[in-house]
Amino acid sequence: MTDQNSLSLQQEIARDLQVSASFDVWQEIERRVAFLSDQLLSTRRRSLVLGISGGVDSMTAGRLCQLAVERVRDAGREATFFAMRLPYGAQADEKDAQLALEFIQPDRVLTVDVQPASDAALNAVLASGMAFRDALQQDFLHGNMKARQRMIAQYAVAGAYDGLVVGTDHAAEAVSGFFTKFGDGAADVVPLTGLTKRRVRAMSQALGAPPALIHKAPTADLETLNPGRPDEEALGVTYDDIDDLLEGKPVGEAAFEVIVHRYGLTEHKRQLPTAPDVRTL
Ligand SMILES: Nc1ncnc2c1ncn2[C@@H]1O[C@H](COP(=O)(O)OP(=O)(O)OC[C@H]2O[C@@H]([n+]3cccc(C(=O)O)c3)[C@H](O)[C@@H]2O)[C@@H](O)[C@H]1O
Ligand SMILES: Nc1ncnc2c1ncn2[C@@H]1O[C@H](COP(=O)(O)OP(=O)(O)OP(=O)(O)O)[C@@H](O)[C@H]1O
Ligand SMILES: [Mg+2]
Repeated sequence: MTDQNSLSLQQEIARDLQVSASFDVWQEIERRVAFLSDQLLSTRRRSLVLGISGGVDSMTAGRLCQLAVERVRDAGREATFFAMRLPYGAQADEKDAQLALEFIQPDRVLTVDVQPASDAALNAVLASGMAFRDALQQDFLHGNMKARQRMIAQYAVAGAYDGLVVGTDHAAEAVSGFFTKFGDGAADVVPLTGLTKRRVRAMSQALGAPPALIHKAPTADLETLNPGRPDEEALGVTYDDIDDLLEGKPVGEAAFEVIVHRYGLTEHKRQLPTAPDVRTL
């Protein structure tokens, strides 16, 4: 690919994922708090629901949620933020999740262990007689089941309290489709849209989050056989490379190829389900 083609592809991806050319941390915080409070008002829903893992994305989005419900209450309307702990059994970095909650100061904390449901779902699927390729594949797909059980728990709470489920997807995950389709990818509102990972970190720093969590290595932490596996190891590129590509900065050829390849393979994850054009069937 010529340099000119690479550059225009880089610009097209940034446009598609709504990454802005400039970034003002306080303006972004204000815009996104306003977005969440406007969504509560315009949909006439009265709560926000979000899983808090101990990672920087949910810590940042969680604080934005709490600020948004407080703003709605100041305007005289009812609004509650439900922060959900959704461990799979005992979570190794539970202390980080508790630290994130201390920083967020959510109205309510609800804890649901997704292990029994995730394991029951796996065992029921195995009982059908289907077979996974090997133990690694089974563990990987069981990981996606855990993410989908989290989605089920959050939608149950949103249903019970007239809520909106908040997702933490942002441009640095969207570009590589690094989320579980209909798992953590399923949400009603996605306030971090268009942000790179370093911009999420900058926002959480401005909000006063604990530095250890801001700079913690990102992990999906879904695989039992490979607990806490760093995202960057799974992806084969660094978030700095991803962010540079999205922010229009120079990126090494190898990283550029990996990201663009993943971007193409995962287009279906950024769209609604593929449907036929029934007028031309
Ligand atoms: N071309 C196509 N058109 C339409 N649909 C297509 C498709 N190709 C696959 N599919 C469907 O998509 C499915 C694969 O997608 P999916 O089920 O999501 O599975 P997949 O993308 O294979 O795995 C999810 C990845 O996201 C990572 N993740 C998950 C959750 C959280 C985080 C995090 O950062 O915290 C990361 C996880 O570690 C894993 O690497 C296929 O089984 C198939 O049903
Ligand atoms: N153990 C968990 N408890 C509660 N929610 C979780 C848990 N694991 C994942 N989630 C939810 O799934 C989302 C996607 O996970 P992801 O790993 O991308 O974000 P994160 O953990 O907040 O940050 P990072 O990407 O830096 O690890 C989280 O933001 C959170 O809302
Ligand atoms: Mg994480």
